[in-house]
Amino acid sequence: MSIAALGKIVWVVGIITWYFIRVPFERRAKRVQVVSTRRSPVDMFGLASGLLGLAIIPAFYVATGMPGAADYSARPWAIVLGAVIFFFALWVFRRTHKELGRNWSITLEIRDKHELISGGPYAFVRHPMYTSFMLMGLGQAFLLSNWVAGLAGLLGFAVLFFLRVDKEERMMLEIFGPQYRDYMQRTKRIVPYLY
Ligand SMILES: C[S@@+](CC[C@H](N)C(=O)[O-])C[C@H]1O[C@@H](n2cnc3c(N)ncnc32)[C@H](O)[C@@H]1O
Repeated sequence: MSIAALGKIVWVVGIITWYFIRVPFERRAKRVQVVSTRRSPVDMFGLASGLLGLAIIPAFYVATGMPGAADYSARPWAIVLGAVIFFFALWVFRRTHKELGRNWSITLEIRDKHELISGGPYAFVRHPMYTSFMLMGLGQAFLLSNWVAGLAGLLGFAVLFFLRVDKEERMMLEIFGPQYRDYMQRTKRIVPYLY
């Protein structure tokens, strides 16, 4: 088996794992009432960009090998590094879901009896789930030795994140007021101590 094929297999295993982590929380979210929503066409566009870059474009590449013209030769160290980053991202992703629990939504929504979570991964950064998406995108860039499919994840993450983060923080400030303001003062957004 070639090194490039190994990278594709690791990515497929990772994305299937991602799906099985997410499904139970989506089911549970359907049972908790939404009391306020900021769902908008812009946010849906951001979500679609994330899905396209982190799932659809790489899946298309793995299935068809296209665009082959953007391939470059795979390096064993890159596959190992990509696998470590991707599976660390999945661990963070799972931790954030467990910590958010019934407060989780796929978009900008406030649930019935919504609580502000500031423990577990939320003690380090305000948006650890987005940190996990960024790390997945980074892992994908090392695992898939193709300029388009490899970099699509980071691009999709960036569109989702920058279209959403200000609106999400404004919504949390409106709902939780000084509690969220204090939380903002002690945490960074997605990279501990940096940003
Ligand atoms: C897709 S989740 C992402 C949560 C967070 N931005 C992150 O990256 O971990 C988005 C929803 O989570 C909720 N949320 C975000 N931060 C939260 C927090 N610290 N505590 C409770 N709910 C939060 C909001 O209702 C938002 O609509």
